[in-house]
Amino acid sequence: MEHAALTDKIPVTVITGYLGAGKTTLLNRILTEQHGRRYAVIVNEFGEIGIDNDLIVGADEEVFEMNNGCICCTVRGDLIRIIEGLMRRRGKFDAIIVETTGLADPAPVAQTFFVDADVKDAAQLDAVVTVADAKWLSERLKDAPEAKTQIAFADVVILNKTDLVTPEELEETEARIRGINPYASLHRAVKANVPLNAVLERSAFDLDRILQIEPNFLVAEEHDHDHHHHHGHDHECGPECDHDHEHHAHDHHDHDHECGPECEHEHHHHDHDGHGHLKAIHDSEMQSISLRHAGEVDPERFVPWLNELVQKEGADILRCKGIVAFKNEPRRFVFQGVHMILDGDLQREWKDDEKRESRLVFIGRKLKEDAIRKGFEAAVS
Ligand SMILES: Nc1nc2c(ncn2[C@@H]2O[C@H](COP(=O)(O)OP(=O)(O)OP(=O)(O)O)[C@@H](O)[C@H]2O)c(=O)[nH]1
Repeated sequence: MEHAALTDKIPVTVITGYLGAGKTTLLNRILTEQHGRRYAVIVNEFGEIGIDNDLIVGADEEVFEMNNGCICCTVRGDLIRIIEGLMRRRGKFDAIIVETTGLADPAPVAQTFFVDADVKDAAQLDAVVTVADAKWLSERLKDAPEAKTQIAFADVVILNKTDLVTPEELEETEARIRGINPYASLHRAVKANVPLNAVLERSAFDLDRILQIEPNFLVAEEHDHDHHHHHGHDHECGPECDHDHEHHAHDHHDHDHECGPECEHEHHHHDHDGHGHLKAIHDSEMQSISLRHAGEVDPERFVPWLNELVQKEGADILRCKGIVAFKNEPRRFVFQGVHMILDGDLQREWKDDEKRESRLVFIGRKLKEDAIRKGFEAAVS
């Protein structure tokens, strides 16, 4: 079979995206295409979906804060019960798709797959797929924090409705997406017409691909071309600008002054000459950090560092992922996390021709990059 299962856990795809971006269009495409797979679909809004499929289940909003008192960790009771119910019908479907409502934060959905023991035994988060509206995403990134969170969260971004924008607008929107999340694979689409294997059942190889991307290979986008689509929005500066933006009044960063997407200062991104390099527009709020260590790592030092980091900074870390080479361990340690919740395993063995190195990425809001890098270097040295 094409998708040889690595585990017998049911893969779960979470589809997210802002209101009207095209989630239902994508779902319909998945369910009507001839792929020989059977999907159970969970929708967390009451079902106006016109699909004749007895495995579509509606979910009520029911979100629990976890009893460790952490505000950024929540699980969904409704989802747990639905998945448990589906497991009793195992054999009737091959994979699960969860469609979230437009404003949903994907974190509680994703966390449910890491935290609840029964769900974790039965199912495995395969990918978060974010559908974005090519016409409106840039605007929503300015005024809707959920839209940005959904991009930051994504393993796969489908930039839908490309028929409604010019090639220049499309490039700019893509650069904004990459500035927030360089690791997601990005597909342009009209009516969500993406190859389904770009969206479904991807995890086994995705982590490797993701971790090969160096955000430094992205080129900062110039920002002095004509913005005819600026509907009178004010100039937006980054957190360190001296203007009086009270919602940006953080001063805990000690790196250079960083401006928002519209500033005309020269940014400090590496000035690659660009063959095949992708453009990225730096986001003043959400960033990603990529860490790499050539050689093996002592788990006695690495694991406590990682745990402590996500405990301390988890509220700001939306996602983290990594593949780690432990000393005296023939298998690769693979982890991923959502806010403070981490899940890691020793997986397959390193291959003979594979370089034993450790690669990690973090995506989040206002990450303390210098401190995280120093901590990592100290933990792996
Ligand atoms: N022009 C254009 N319209 C599209 C495209 N994809 C979807 N639409 C239309 O956009 C509207 C919203 O699409 P949906 O798939 O319902 O979006 P959604 O994200 O499920 O919306 P909510 O469930 O309300 O959050 C529908 O009228 C679609 O027909 C596209 O690529 N181009």
